[in-house]
Amino acid sequence: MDYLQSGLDALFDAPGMSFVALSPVYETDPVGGPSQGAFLNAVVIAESSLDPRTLLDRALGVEDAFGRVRKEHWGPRTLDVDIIMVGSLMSDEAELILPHPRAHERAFVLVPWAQADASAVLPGRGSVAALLAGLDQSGVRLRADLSLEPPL
Ligand SMILES: Nc1ncnc2c1ncn2[C@@H]1O[C@H](COP(=O)(O)OP(=O)(O)OP(=O)(O)O)[C@@H](O)[C@H]1O
Ligand SMILES: Nc1nc2c(c(=O)[nH]1)N=C(CO)CN2
Repeated sequence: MDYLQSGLDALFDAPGMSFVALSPVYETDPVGGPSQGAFLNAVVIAESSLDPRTLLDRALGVEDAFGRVRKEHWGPRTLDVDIIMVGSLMSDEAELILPHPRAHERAFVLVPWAQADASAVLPGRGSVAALLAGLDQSGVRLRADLSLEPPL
């Protein structure tokens, strides 16, 4: 949980990022990868003047700074920052695919996102509420006892 708050603060601790909204924290069953414990997932919405590659570098830098240690694909890690979408941008460059290629099928992304923005739309896929209606959400549990503070 400390990694989530520290990562969130670090993401906004530089020019060009302005906070819009934050979801609650969810405990989520791991999707894919080796057998591992539950994840904590949350979604933050920002306005940014950074170009998307700079934003990605910022996200990867924050992962490094908070000691992401990972040996296996989709295996345990301390912090993972994914960019779900940037406005209506579409990109299929391997380094930055937009929107995120698996976001539409991930309840651990869409459940918190819908809480941060009830009218969220995933470009090319439709409304988050409609996507969620077709997904099993049983592996996504609200952790009302945990919450993130908006970044300063
Ligand atoms: N939308 C995106 N958000 C974050 N990283 C992305 C995105 N599109 C491509 N990447 C690339 O993916 C790499 C991270 O891959 P990694 O194997 O860590 O994915 P992951 O976060 O574990 O899994 P997943 O992509 O399924 O969420 C980054 O180095 C980055 O260049
Ligand atoms: N529950 C859950 N499962 C995952 C997650 C995640 O954030 N939460 N991230 C993954 C790769 O980024 C793969 N699987």
